[in-house]
Amino acid sequence: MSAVILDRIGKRFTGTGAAETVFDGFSLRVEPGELVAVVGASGTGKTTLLHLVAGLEKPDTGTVSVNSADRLGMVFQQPRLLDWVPVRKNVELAVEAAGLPTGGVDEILDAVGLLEYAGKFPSVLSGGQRQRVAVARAFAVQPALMLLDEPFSALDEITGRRLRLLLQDLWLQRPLTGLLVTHNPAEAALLADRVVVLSGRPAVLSQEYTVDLPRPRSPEDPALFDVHRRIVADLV
Ligand SMILES: Nc1ncnc2c1ncn2[C@@H]1O[C@H](COP(=O)(O)OP(=O)(O)OP(=O)(O)O)[C@@H](O)[C@H]1O
Repeated sequence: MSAVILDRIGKRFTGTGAAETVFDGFSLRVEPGELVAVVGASGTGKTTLLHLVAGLEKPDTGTVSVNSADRLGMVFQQPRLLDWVPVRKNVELAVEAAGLPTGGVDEILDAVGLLEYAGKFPSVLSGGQRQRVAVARAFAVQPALMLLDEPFSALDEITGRRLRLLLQDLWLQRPLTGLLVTHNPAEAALLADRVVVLSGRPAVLSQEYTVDLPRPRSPEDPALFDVHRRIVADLV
């Protein structure tokens, strides 16, 4: 049984301008334990796809089936922390909302290198540290499915690189099923088991790459660069 099944979905937005048919008969499956990266030009429907999986949007036609949809971990481009509560409490609140005991929160804060900041307010943290809290919060709810929407694209290159490697480490220690939306072909190649390329309007799955390289992976691995290069060629 697949962890996520999008089966011939249609999705049309009737907003301010002309109606937008973002999906028309679009299908995608994510298998248990698989991390699928979704890349594609701006406006192709990547975030809409994540919203459909998260249940934040409903398809007009077709079906979205998510195994254990009740336990989602989500990381967005912005950390979306509660600025008026300390770091540890930010994570604890999410854990409590998921109905879990908060005993493991310090362990995950330690894993993201922020245990010493547990009692501090998010406002004293750097952008990269705040995003680490967001990553810790997402893992702390022990999600059945992790949804990542451009999680590192608001960070500078070096901080983004560190966080990608951190995510890879966390994923190795706590294997999950996930969908990663990214503009960054190198990030997709580094982190994903499979990269799907969306293009066109309505969006179609125009290419698909299986990244069959052992982990931990290094951003310097020439084999990864080869995948990266092929994805870039699809996007330009
Ligand atoms: N709630 C909405 N109401 C109206 N139109 C929407 C809505 N959400 C998305 N759209 C439209 O659907 C299309 C796909 O948007 P979406 O955000 O999914 O694309 P994307 O691939 O994630 O883009 P980007 O890479 O720029 O974030 C866009 O044309 C957008 O304007």
